[in-house]
Amino acid sequence: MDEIPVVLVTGGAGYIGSHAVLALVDAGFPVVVFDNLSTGVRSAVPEGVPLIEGDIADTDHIAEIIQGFQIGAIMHFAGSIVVSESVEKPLKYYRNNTLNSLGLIETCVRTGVKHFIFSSTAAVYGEPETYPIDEDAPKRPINPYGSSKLMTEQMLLDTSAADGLNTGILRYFNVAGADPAGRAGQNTPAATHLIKVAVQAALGVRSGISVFGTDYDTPDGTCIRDYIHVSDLADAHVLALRHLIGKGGNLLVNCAYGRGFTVREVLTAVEKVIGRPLPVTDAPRRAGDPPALVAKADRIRDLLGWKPAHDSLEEMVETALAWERRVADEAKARRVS
Ligand SMILES: NC(=O)c1ccc[n+]([C@@H]2O[C@H](COP(=O)([O-])OP(=O)(O)OC[C@H]3O[C@@H](n4cnc5c(N)ncnc54)[C@H](O)[C@@H]3O)[C@@H](O)[C@H]2O)c1
Ligand SMILES: O=c1ccn([C@@H]2O[C@H](COP(=O)(O)OP(=O)(O)O[C@H]3O[C@H](CO)[C@@H](O)[C@H](O)[C@H]3O)[C@@H](O)[C@H]2O)c(=O)[nH]1
Repeated sequence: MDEIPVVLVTGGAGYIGSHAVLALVDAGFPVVVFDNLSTGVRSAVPEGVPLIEGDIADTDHIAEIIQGFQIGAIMHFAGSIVVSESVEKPLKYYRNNTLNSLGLIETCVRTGVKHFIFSSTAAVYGEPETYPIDEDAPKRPINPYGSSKLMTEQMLLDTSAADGLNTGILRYFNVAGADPAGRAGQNTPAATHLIKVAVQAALGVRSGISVFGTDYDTPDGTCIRDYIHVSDLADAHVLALRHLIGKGGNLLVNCAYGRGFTVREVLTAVEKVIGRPLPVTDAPRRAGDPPALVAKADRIRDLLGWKPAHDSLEEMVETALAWERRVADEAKARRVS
């Protein structure tokens, strides 16, 4: 590889961004993190990696950092991520995910950044008519979160064509688990993700877990998702960056394993790992939830040579549980001292 750019990771103090930072550092890339710590935490950024606190809306600040650190590539994780909240507060999502991304992309073009990798989502597909969902399936988001991300995808593709910005659009399906070496995990206390909530319920951090919707047209009536381990996803980012450096152009891939689990199957897997039943309550459907999202996940393997190393539901649950135990133990130790 002839070029080793300095990588600016927006949202690098958050869940997926912090795992990508570890993967980049492990792969030998110099990294700078930019984060407003709205949901991310300082402790998620490894020692030796500069963390600059700021908001991506502040494009002058971003330009200063790009020039000061001679940034050659951006991985853009910063954003608002809760589907149901996007239904209640759509403009928050259009501002943070669309408008702020526009400013960031514009700043990259202005300052000559060459490579841009964007955290997109399966939510751009809405309620697909055919499964598994390939990258060319119709994009008809059913919630503002998905729409806010789809608009950013389009801005990137158009900018890539007009200005030569090498662009990687990574559509993540449901991200779960934690770094198997225990260096990072999902830190947001109010996180809404199924596996995170389930392991918190298993540890008594939450009083229980609700199953949102039991009358979907699926084998057991609950929603189906294609869960991907966060460390495999982080590795995909390094491969995507190498691809852009080597080949240029665009890259648009689903990030998933290509197989789905219902909510009940996930909860059964958690119960198996902890060896006892979870306090589960059936509840009404949650706004904005599509019944099933399962990817066709060949393109990422074909184009990037991506080989998942953590693709069992059990490992996702075990690593999430190990991380949650550690967070709970640390909180207990702080209360005692
Ligand atoms: N978690 C998933 O299952 C999932 C699936 C698909 C896509 N994504 C996308 O991946 C990205 C990362 O998600 P995550 O799960 O790590 O969420 P997260 O909330 O843990 O991380 C987001 C990070 O961005 C920061 N941030 C938010 N707005 C900012 C702003 N205006 N300026 C600076 N920093 C800001 C937050 O402080 C946080 O550290 C998001 O763009 C999300 O839409 C996540
Ligand atoms: O306490 C809970 C939490 C979730 N669910 C259900 O579990 C499934 C998965 O939900 P969740 O883990 O919250 O993820 P999603 O709403 O599918 O969204 C995630 O996955 C999307 C991609 O598929 C990303 O775009 C989003 O950012 C990310 O939050 C859904 O059917 C939920 O209704 C429950 O039943 N109970």
